[in-house]
Amino acid sequence: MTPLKALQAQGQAVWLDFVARGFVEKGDLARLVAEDGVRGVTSNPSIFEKAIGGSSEYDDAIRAALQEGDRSVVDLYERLAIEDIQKAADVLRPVYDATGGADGFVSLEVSPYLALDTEATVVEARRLWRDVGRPNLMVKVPGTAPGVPAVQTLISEGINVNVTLLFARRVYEEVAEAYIAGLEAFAAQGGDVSKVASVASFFVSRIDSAVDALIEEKAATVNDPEERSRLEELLGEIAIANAKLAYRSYKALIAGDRWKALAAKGARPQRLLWASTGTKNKSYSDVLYVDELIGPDTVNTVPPATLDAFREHGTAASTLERSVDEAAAALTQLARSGISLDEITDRLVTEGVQLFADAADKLLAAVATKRAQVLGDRMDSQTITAHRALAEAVSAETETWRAKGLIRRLWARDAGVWTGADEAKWLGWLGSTAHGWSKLAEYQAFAADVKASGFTDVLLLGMGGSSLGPEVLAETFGQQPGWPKLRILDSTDPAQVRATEAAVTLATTLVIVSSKSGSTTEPNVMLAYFLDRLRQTVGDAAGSHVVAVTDPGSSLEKVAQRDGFRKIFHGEPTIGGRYSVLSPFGLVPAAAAGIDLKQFLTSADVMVHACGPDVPPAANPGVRLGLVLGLAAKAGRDKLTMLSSPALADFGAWAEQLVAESTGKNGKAIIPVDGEPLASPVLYGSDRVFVDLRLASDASATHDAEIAALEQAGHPVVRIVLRDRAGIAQEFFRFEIATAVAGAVLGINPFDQPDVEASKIKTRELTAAFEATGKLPAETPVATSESFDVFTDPKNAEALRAAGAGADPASWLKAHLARVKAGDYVALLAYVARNPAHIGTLQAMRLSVRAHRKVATCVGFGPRFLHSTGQAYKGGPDTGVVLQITADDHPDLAIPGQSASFGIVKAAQARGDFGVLSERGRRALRIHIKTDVTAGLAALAAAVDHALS
Ligand SMILES: O=C(CO)[C@@H](O)[C@H](O)[C@H](O)[C@H](O)COP(=O)(O)O
Ligand SMILES: O=C[C@H](O)COP(=O)(O)O
Repeated sequence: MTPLKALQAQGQAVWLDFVARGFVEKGDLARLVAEDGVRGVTSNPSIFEKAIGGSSEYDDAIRAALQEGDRSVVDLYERLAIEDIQKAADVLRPVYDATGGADGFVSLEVSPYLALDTEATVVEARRLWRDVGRPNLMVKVPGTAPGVPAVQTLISEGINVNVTLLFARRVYEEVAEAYIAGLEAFAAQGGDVSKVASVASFFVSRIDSAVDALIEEKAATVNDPEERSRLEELLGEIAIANAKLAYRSYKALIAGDRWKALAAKGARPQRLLWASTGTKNKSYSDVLYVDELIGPDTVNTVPPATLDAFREHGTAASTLERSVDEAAAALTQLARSGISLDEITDRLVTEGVQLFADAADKLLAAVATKRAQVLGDRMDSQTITAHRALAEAVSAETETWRAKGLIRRLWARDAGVWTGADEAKWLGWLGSTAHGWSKLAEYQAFAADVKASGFTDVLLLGMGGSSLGPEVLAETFGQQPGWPKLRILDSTDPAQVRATEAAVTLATTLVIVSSKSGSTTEPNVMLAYFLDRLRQTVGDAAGSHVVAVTDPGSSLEKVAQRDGFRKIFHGEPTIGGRYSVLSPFGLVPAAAAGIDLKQFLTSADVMVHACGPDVPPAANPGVRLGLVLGLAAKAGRDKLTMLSSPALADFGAWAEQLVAESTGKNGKAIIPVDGEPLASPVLYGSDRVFVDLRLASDASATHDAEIAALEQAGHPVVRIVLRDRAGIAQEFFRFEIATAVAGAVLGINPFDQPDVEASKIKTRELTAAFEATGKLPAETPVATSESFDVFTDPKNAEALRAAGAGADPASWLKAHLARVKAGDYVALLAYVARNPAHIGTLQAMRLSVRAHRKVATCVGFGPRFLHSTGQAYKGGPDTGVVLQITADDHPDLAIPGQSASFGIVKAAQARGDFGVLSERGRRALRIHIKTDVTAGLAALAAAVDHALS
């Protein structure tokens, strides 16, 4: 009889502590079962990490799984693991059947991330039990304090459990008690207890590794040779002694009346299973933890090398109940020497959980990488180049995020990831695509209705998050053949409102008014205007031309109900406006414009899965981007410069609002710089970080060379390449995760916007004054000319006068722009119509500033930027030099039902915002154009140019 077979005769089952696909598929496991009498298999996260992460054996299976449809990384892993476990269980099924269910088990462990969560462990164990669907499965649950009650619950439901990570006898006894209590409950419900099996996995070699180290440490400090040798005699003894005493406890337990009552009903004892039985100390026998632990009704799960060694030179003698008194004496001796086994075993549990979590991190990162390889260009690519200091900071923070499980905590909506304020209430966007899928049929029906009704135009009225997401969709996808054209209005500029009206055919226009709160001034006044115009055009049918997207119960919803709008779509109150593009705020206009939502959501989900809670930071593109942006900003590179392919050019406007409004507060910010054309490195200061967003078909060697020049100059660059336009959906999610992560790095709450509120209050005060007096409060320019009036607050005026500002506007401009220094940014904030001519002039102005001052430049159109970058200009660091540009609106435009006109509202918004900038002590100057706006803007550009030279 071989030593392995002889073990069986001693009443001990040998299980194999190993599994791998090829090993099972090629019949190696079956051979060990047949030839060596192996009667079970155990797996754990480290074993799967080696099998899946360390080989290409699973690549075909990953490819096949992804061909059926994309899925999360953990789903992908579980599918592989479950297949392996099922196959191994099938190999062992004859043993299970032949032993009447006494042996032939295969173990699969619940996620180590859940080791400290009873409820989550129970839920996952139930799911694994169901998904594996084999009676000879044992679900592995750790014997942590929260794990023990989970064991009891699972046993009470008739689920086989392998309780793992047991080191202390005290904990083993608690586990045994939980097993008995679980069986009693199962029996009380009429369950057949003979069908339930359990093992208690008692870890061995790790105890010696830990204890021996302490003994040696202590022995080195002991002078008395006798005492030293007493200590050294304990080397390599304690793990086995501890296991022998555990077995003694087992024997006592099954001799008790409580167990006997269960045994009478056919219950099977919970066998002790020796785990961690591969020898770690090379000076010990390689079969030490097999030879010494042989006894009836036990299991030893051995790694393949130990199995081979025991087959070759093991001794199958009954050892477990030998020298038990000596074992107890050894433990007493250890305690006397001042080494606490309790402390060691407690530490080993904590370390054991961490080791398995580390292995799971490695495993999931490997699966994520394989998934990305299989997806190829279906997933937008991202490559990051960073100079050494930033790269080192990123890799250190990546490890912190991994070790603290921060991405899992982010997805678990744990406000502690940020400031511990109300962040948990604002994370609904994590579930946007799932919600989108659940509503797909409704969106498709809406789209069909829009198409069938013959609408030629869809006009979306909204601000900030509610308008910029749809704008990216309109610009990126363009008009879909046979579908209405989607246009966005996010302005109170009279000329812009008029131009928008002129661009659509009102009689066949569907208006979508989008406002989460329903109380934002701009969408409400725009709605008042267009509803009135629709009434004039289509009479009583006006309401049927309007759709509202708003959070439940908002004032807009009430208006929509009162005025008989065509449809009301509800937003999700736990999603802030700037994170809302994948929610109805993006999906409803996308549907109306004929954008393929299935394709869009499928694409978005590619990134949702890539950035999931199960994808460790190093393999998680959203986390990586967020860490780079957050750490770069912390190190002074806080100007996020967005470069994009022409086809994706509008994305920056959306990213800008997300990043600026989320991070720009408490004196910190990532300042987005959108729309600045790429230049040579000499024009950039050391405060830049670049994100280059490309459509693959827009590849350009010149552009690549320019980007490479930036990298060579030491600027961090993130290159993102999209296979096609639908990839933009992925970018929305990548940037949302990245912004949330960057917010955590900066230590701010990325979901509030305190300074936007401040300017809203000031604006309200001004419009209230208008309502009361019929005009806005008078103001006195600090300088004036035929073309311009210049305004500023007393503090800025004093500083600028001291710097040479005099009677003419040009001197003010000169003094103001002379204040710009390295690391600053210049923001040109124009409350004028956003049209190609004005955009062109402002671009020229910013380029002139950049050429002369070599600083970052931002351009914003009021009031649109107030719902976007405006937060960072007011709440961020004092590095902004603001040039506000206003103009008289000729002709103005009345708002139906209100005494204030569009021009007045816009003027109040500009002045309200300036007031807050002043209060915050910002360097700000306002130039008011008194002539024709377009000509005045061009003249201002010339004056700026002159002031700079
Ligand atoms: O817990 C079981 C079986 O129940 C085992 O799979 C157990 O996890 C392994 O034996 C140990 O993790 C191996 O530990 P070690 O040899 O690396 O110290
Ligand atoms: O980003 C959001 C804007 O501030 C508009 O908010 P709203 O959707 O509540 O109108």
